[in-house]
Amino acid sequence: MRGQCCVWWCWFKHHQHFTQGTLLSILLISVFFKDYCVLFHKQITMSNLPTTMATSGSKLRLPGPSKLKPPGTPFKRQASDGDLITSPNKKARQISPLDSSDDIVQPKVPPMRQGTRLTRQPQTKMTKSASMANLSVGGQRRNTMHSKSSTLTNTKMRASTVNLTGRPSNITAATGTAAAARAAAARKPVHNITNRVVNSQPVTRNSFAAPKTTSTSEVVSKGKPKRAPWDMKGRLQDMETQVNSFRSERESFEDRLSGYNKRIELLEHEKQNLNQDLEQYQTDFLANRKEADKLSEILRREQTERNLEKQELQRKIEDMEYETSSLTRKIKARDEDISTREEELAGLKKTLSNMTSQYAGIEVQFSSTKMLLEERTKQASGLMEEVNQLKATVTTLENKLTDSDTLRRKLHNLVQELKGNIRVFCRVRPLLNEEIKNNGGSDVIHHISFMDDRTLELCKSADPNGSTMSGLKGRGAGTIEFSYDKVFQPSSTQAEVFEEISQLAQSVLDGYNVCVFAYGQTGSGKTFTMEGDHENEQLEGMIPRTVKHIFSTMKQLEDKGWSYKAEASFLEIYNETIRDLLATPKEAKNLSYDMKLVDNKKNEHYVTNLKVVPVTCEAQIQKLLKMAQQQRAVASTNMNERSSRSHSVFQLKLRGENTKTSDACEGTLNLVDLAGSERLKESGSEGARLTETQSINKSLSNLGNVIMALGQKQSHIPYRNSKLTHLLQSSLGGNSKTLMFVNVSPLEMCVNETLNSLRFATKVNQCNIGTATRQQKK
Ligand SMILES: Nc1ncnc2c1ncn2[C@@H]1O[C@H](COP(=O)(O)OP(=O)(O)OP(=O)(O)O)[C@@H](O)[C@H]1O
Repeated sequence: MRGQCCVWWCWFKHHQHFTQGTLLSILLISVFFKDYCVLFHKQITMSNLPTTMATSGSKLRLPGPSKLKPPGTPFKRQASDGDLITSPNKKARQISPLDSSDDIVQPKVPPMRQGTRLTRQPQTKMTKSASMANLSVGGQRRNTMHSKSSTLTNTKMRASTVNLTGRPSNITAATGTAAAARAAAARKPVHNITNRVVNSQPVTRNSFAAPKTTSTSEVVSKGKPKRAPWDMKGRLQDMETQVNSFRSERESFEDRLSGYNKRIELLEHEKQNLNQDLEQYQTDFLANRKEADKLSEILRREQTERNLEKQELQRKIEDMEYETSSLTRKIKARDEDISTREEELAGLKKTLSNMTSQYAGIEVQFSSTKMLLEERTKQASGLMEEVNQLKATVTTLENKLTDSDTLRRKLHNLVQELKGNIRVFCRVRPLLNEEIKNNGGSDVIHHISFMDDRTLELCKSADPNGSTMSGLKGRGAGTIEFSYDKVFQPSSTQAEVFEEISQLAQSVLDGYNVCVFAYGQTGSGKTFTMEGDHENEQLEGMIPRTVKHIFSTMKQLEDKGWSYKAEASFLEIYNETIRDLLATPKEAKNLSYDMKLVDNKKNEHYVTNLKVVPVTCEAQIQKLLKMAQQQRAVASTNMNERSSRSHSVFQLKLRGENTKTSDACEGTLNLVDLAGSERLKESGSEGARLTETQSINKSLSNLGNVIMALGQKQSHIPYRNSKLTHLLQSSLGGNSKTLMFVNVSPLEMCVNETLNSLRFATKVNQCNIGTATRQQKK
C-alpha cells in the first residue's frame, strides 16, 4: 500500500494540474490494481532489497542495503556523475542527507563565512536531495535512470521522507523563513499522520540501512477500520482524503521547493561570493606571498646589515675595551702619580708652614728693611745726582782721551820718524838641550850680557886674528856694547816680541808699507822668530800673529765703515832665482818669475806669474803658510840641520775703503826670513853649497849696501844688485816702515858671526831712510 501511495504521489506531483475529476477516475483505476500493488509492496518489504517498481509504465529502482552508506559517514564527492541528476553543475554541493544529522562532521569553511555556512549548508543539501528525489519519482527520467542513480535517488527520497515526517533539523531552524512556516502549516495533517511513524520508529542512521516504510494507506488503515472491498464509496472517501492530504503535501513541497530554489540562489550567490573571496584570497595570497618574499628579502638584508653592524659594534666594543684597558692603566698610573703628588703636597705643606713662619719673620725684616730702603733711596737720589755729574765728567774725559789717543798716535809716528823708519830689534835665542849639556848643564850665556832692554854687551876674550873692536863702545878689553831699539833676551816669548811690532801691523791697515825681516847667522832663530811653531799657538811667530792681528783689527774697523780686501803671495829667492811657494810644481812648471815695475813714480814692483791668493780669513793664510813651508827648500849644512838656504818673502797687500768717510788706503806687509849669514870658512861649504853661500852672502851684503846708501842719502841706491833688494825696494825706501830682527846665537863658538851680525844691525840702525808716508788712494 505504501508503494502504491508513493506511485500515486509521484504521479500526482507530475500531473498536478489535472482536475480533481480526472484524479478521481485514476484512483478508481488504481483500486482495480490494488491487489497487484499490495503484492508488489509486500515483495519489496520482504526482500528489503532494491526493487524495481513499475507504475503506469514507469520504473523506480530502490537501493539495497549494501548500497547505503554506513551510519555517520557523510556522502563523499567521489560519487559519479550519475549521482547528479537534476543539476550536474552543482554536484559539488550534492551531499548525503545524513549530513543533516547532528553528528555529521560539517565541511570546513572559511572563518569569515563560517557562521553563515553552519546554518545554511545542511539545508542546501537537503533541498537538493529532496528535489532530486521528487524529480526522480516524478518520472522525468523514469525510462533512462541508471540503477546506481536510482539507488541514490531512493536513498535521498527516503531521507527527504524522513525530513518530511517532521524530524527536527537545523535546516528548518536555520532557515526560519516565512515559507518554512507556511510549509509547516500545510504539512500539519501529514505531520499528524507521520507522527505515529516517528513515535513507533525514530529516525536514525541505522534506519536508513533498513528502511521501514509505512504507506499512507497503512497509516490510514491503522487509524480507521479497513473498508470492505465492496465499500467503494468509503474507499472513495478515503482516497479523497488521501488526495487532499497529498495536495496539501504537494503545496508544502512546492513551498519548500521554492524556498530551496531561493536557497539555491542564495547559495549560488554565496558561492559566487565565495569564489570571489577565493579569488581575492588567492590574489591576496599571491600579493601576500610577494610581500612575504619582499619582506623575507628585506629581512635577509636587514639580517646581513645587522650582522655587519653587529661585527662593527663588536669591533668597536673591542676597541673600547682596549681603550678602556689603556685608560685603566693610565688611571692607575695617574693614581700612583696622584699619590706621589699627594705625598709631595704633604711635604710642600710642611715646607709651606715653615716658610709661612719664616715669611712672618721676613716680613718683620722687610718692614725694617723697607724703612732702611727709604733712607737709602734718599741717599741714592743724592748719589744719582753725583753719578750724573760723574757721567758728564767721564764723557768729557773720554773725549779728551780720544783726543789724547790721536795725539799719542801722532806723537808715536813722530817718535818713529825721529827714530828713523828703519828700526832694529835684537833677539838672542836660548841655549837648546844639547847646547845646555855642552855648556856644563847651564843655560847661562857667558859671553853676552844684557844691560837693559835696549843694550847688550858681547864679551870676546881674544881675537886670534888680531882684529879689534875699534869703533865700538866697550867697558874694557874684549867687551863690546851694542844698543838697538829693543833687545830681547833668551827668555823673551813670541807674544812679547810681537807686542813690540803690533803697531806696525796697525800701520799696514792705515795705509803704510811695512817690511819686517830677520837677519842672522844660520841657526840663530830667524825662522823661529818669523814663523815659529804652527802646531803650538804660544810658539807662533811674527807672520801668523801679524796676520791674526790684521784680521781682528779689520773686523773692528768694520764698525767705523772700513772694509778691506786682502791678497797674499809667498815666494823665495834661492840663488838669485824667484820661486813661487804657493804654486805647486805642476803649476809652476815652465813659468818664469821676474821683477817688473808697476808704477815708475812709486817704484812699485811686482813679480810676473806669481800666484796671488785673495784671502778673507786668517785660516786661509795659515793654510798658505803651511803649504809654503813644505815647499821651501831646505838644505842641510854643518851649522844647522834645518838650515834654509833661501830668502823667503811673505807679502800681504791690503786695500781698504771707508764707506762713511769715503776714505781709501793701500798698504803692503812684507815679512822676510833671510837666509843664514855665515862665513865661508866656518860653514865648510863646498861645491853647490859654496855657491849657495856665496849667493846668500852677496844678497845680504847688497842689502847692507842699499841701507847704507839710503842712510847716506846717496843718489843711487843699488836696489837691482840683488833680487832681494829689488823686490823690497818699495819697502826699504823712504816710503815704508822697516823693522829688522837681528837674531843672535847664544853659542860662544859663534861669537864672531854674532859680532858680524851685531855690527851689521848697528849700521842699519844708524841709518835714516826717510819718513814713511801714508798711501792714500783717491
Ligand atoms: N827664541 C827661541 N826660543 C827657543 N828656541 C829657539 C828660539 N830661537 C830659535 N830656536 C831654536 O833654534 C833652532 C834654530 O832656529 P832657526 O831654525 O829659527 O834658525 P835660523 O836662523 O832660521 O836658521 P837658518 O838660517 O838655517 O834657517 C831651532 O831648533 C829653533 O827651534
